[in-house]
Order: sequence, then C-alpha cells, then structure tokens
Amino acid sequence: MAASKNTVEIGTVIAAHGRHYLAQVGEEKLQCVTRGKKSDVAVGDKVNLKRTSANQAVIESIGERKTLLYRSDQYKSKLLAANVTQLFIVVATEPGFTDDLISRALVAAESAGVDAHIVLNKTDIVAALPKTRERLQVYRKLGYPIHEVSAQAEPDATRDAFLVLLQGKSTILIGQSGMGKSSLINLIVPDADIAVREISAALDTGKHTTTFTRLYTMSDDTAVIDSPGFQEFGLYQLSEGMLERAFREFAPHLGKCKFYNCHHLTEPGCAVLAAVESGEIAPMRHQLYAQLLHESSQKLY
Ligand SMILES: Nc1nc2c(ncn2[C@@H]2O[C@H](COP(=O)(O)OP(=O)(O)OP(=O)(O)O)[C@@H](O)[C@H]2O)c(=O)[nH]1
Ligand SMILES: [Zn+2]
Repeated sequence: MAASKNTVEIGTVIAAHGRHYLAQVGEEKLQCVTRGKKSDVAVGDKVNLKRTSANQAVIESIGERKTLLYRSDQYKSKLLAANVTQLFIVVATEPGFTDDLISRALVAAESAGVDAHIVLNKTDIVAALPKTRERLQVYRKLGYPIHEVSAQAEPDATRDAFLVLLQGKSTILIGQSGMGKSSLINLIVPDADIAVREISAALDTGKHTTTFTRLYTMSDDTAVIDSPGFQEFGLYQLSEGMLERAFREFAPHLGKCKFYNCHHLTEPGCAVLAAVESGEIAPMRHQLYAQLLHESSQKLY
C-alpha cells in the first residue's frame, strides 16, 4: 500500500531532466518536483519526499551532501551529481580525446574531494596504443590510476575489473562522445537500456534519451552514474585558491613564491613558474590553470 500523503519518505534521485526528477524509493520510482522554482537537486541526492499521488511526490528537502560535482559557464552553474566518491574519465585509443577535458574533469574532482581515475578503453586497437599510453603518462605521473580495458574485445575481463573498482563506491562516468562509455555501462549494468527507457518514459523526455544524467543502483552501497557527453566543461565557479589547490602538482610549490598573493602567471620569483621552467610541472597543465583562472574572472553570477 502506498504511504499516506503526510509521511515523509526518503529517496535517491536517479535522474533529472529540467526541473523534473525521478527518485528511487525502495522498489518504486516516483516522479518528483521541487517546491516553487527551486532546481538545486542533483542526481545522487538523498531527498525527503511527500507523496502527492501513487507515483508522484514533492521534494521537501535535500539530505546533507558528502560531495557535489558541478560545472558552470559565465552565467550559471550546473549540478552534475551529488554524493559520488569517484569519477572515471573514459578515454580511448581512437578516436582522439582532448587533454583539456581530462584536466578539467580532474580539477573538478579535486576541488570536490572526489577520487579521479582514467579508463583507457579500446586497447584492442593496438596500433594506437603506444601513442595513447604516452599521452596519458602525464596523468599517471600525477598519481591518477589508469585502467586499461576493452569493452569489445575483452568484455568479461573488463566487467570483472570494473566490478572490483566500483564495489562500495558511487562512481560517475564521463567521457567524450565515441570513447565507448555506453558500451562500458551496458557491460556493467545488464539492464541499462531497459532502465533508460523506463526513466525517460517517466520523465517524459521524448527522444532525448541520452541527454540526462542517471543513476543505476548496483547494490545497497554501490551506484554508477552515467552522464551525457558534453562539449564544454566550464569551471567558472572555482576561486583562485581552489584552482591552485586543484592542480595537485602545484602543492609542493605553493607558499614559496616571492609574493604571497602570487597568481603564478607572470610574477617574478614565482615557484610554480620555476617548476614549469624546470620541467617539473607540465606546460600543458599550467596553461590550463591560466585559462581556468581567466575564466573564473569572467564569472557573472
Ligand atoms: N575497437 C573497439 N571499439 C569499441 C570498444 N568499445 C566501444 N567501441 C566502439 O566505439 C564506438 C562508440 O562506442 P559507444 O559505447 O557508443 O561510445 P560512447 O562513448 O557512449 O559514445 P556516445 O554514444 O557518442 O556518447 C562504437 O562503435 C563501439 O562499438 C572497444 O573496446 N574496442
Ligand atoms: Zn607563483
């Protein structure tokens, strides 16, 4: 029997589309809205709900978040997911990926206190493997784990490796289009396609089935979140202090610049610039830092 209208129930937000949400409450999926114009609910949020009908509810409040991942442009920020413990960036031997997106995702993870890993898919395309490994070396040196898999050529080994990595965690997968993220999700979550159809019917997203973030519950303490591919990963919301700390290789040099308020851009006696000069910090990473600092100064909200 459905709970009475006045009981507060606890659910997990498993999909968001505009200001419409789908929450998992036990075995049920409830269509939810927020009160008023609030739209600060993220996939992964634990929410307190009050039912308005058998399969609908209003989100009364959001439980305390362990983590919150978000991105933003000049005008507003966009919640990606709440309560995730790790972020997997999916790349492939082919087609090519951009370092910009990888580093932005790493910065987002660092500033949210989320562990970041890189998944290199399509290792079966051996001709492109050495070059790809070489490109990922910069991240390996920074200490980010890199997992090599092949969703297509070694599905069983790939699934097994993932299940170990995901166990007990809440993991969000992100990646550029074509990297094989959908193939990996389908391996890990056997009924993913059915779940997506169910969710998009409930949220009435029409044909835009791949444009929303959704959460798959694997077990009580294990969840996987699939996020749509995006071209832009703006991080306008990060302050200068957050940015310099999100580049983990800057850490040994922070506080050692000549000027205490050094921006690490052109200042004389800058310890970060000296480390770039000596090859200790990759120029590509410092360039992205400068770019992100520029973006955050353009923030209009
Ligand atoms: N050779 C090879 N191809 C793969 C592998 N995994 C996926 N692919 C192929 O790569 C292409 C993209 O895979 P998808 O799973 O659709 O990739 P996606 O990252 O979800 O991309 P979008 O759906 O565009 O976001 C498909 O043609 C897959 O068949 C792999 O391990 N090896
Ligand atoms: Zn400096």
